[in-house]
Amino acid sequence: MRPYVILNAAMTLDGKIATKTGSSEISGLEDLKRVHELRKEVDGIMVGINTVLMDDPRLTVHKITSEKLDNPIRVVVDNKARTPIESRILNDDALTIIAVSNKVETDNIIFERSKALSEKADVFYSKDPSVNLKELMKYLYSKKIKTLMLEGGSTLNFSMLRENLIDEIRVCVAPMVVGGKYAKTLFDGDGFDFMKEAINLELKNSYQLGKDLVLEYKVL
Ligand SMILES: NC(=O)c1ccc[n+]([C@@H]2O[C@H](COP(=O)([O-])OP(=O)(O)OC[C@H]3O[C@@H](n4cnc5c(N)ncnc54)[C@H](O)[C@@H]3O)[C@@H](O)[C@H]2O)c1
Ligand SMILES: Nc1nc(=O)c(N)c(NC[C@H](O)[C@H](O)[C@H](O)COP(=O)(O)O)[nH]1
Repeated sequence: MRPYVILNAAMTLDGKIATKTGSSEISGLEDLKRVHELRKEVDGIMVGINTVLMDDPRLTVHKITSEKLDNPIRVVVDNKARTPIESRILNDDALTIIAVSNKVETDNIIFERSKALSEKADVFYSKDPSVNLKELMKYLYSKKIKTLMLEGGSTLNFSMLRENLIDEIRVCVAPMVVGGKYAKTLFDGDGFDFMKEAINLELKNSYQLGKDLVLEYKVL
């Protein structure tokens, strides 16, 4: 058993979720409120380590009225235990799970960092050199995470998609264009070679929210 996974992101019309420098304020105020309503509904919220390093996110419900109890469990996919100990994701507002890879077994620095993180978070040790996402999903389900919001970035989004672990995609398309071949897109990673390998989606809903357009897809 695994959580029901909803990928939520904001992108520019040209599919970028950040510029080449990592700047990523894309959603309008109305969309941010929608995101926080969703954070309030789900049991868990997951990001990749680069998102933590770039944005220092809290991943809590803070743009709408809420209580501490509304905060989902935060999950970071972090092979080498690089989550900074002072990062906001480790604050007392919610529980945090850091998923590290089996590199902790062979690298003393990574081992020491994971030990330090275990004082502030629940550390999940994967059996593989890059966190095994299927295994992690099973673990999260065992921690009572029945619904999980995936909040990026591009690399983790693609890995989750490739492993068939995403059930829904909700994307805010902002009326902006930034370009740049080094700017992160909604899904990066290695990508597929042929169109016939594409993951197919079904558009379930679409609406305008302030300046933005929200598209909601079911993954087929
Ligand atoms: N606009 C948005 O909605 C939005 C949302 C989130 C992040 N972002 C932006 O995305 C950028 C970060 O994206 P990114 O692609 O560099 O990093 P990411 O956040 O996807 O983190 C990727 C890292 O996670 C680790 N990882 C461990 N196991 C993995 C696995 N099995 N599969 C994949 N990754 C694994 C690896 O170290 C990998 O490099 C930031 O600039 C951030 O601002 C934008
Ligand atoms: N929906 C959405 N619109 C955006 O314009 C944007 N940049 C993100 N980015 C998601 C990412 O996970 C961010 O790091 C957190 O949104 C940081 O903010 P918090 O302190 O967690 O609220 N998400």
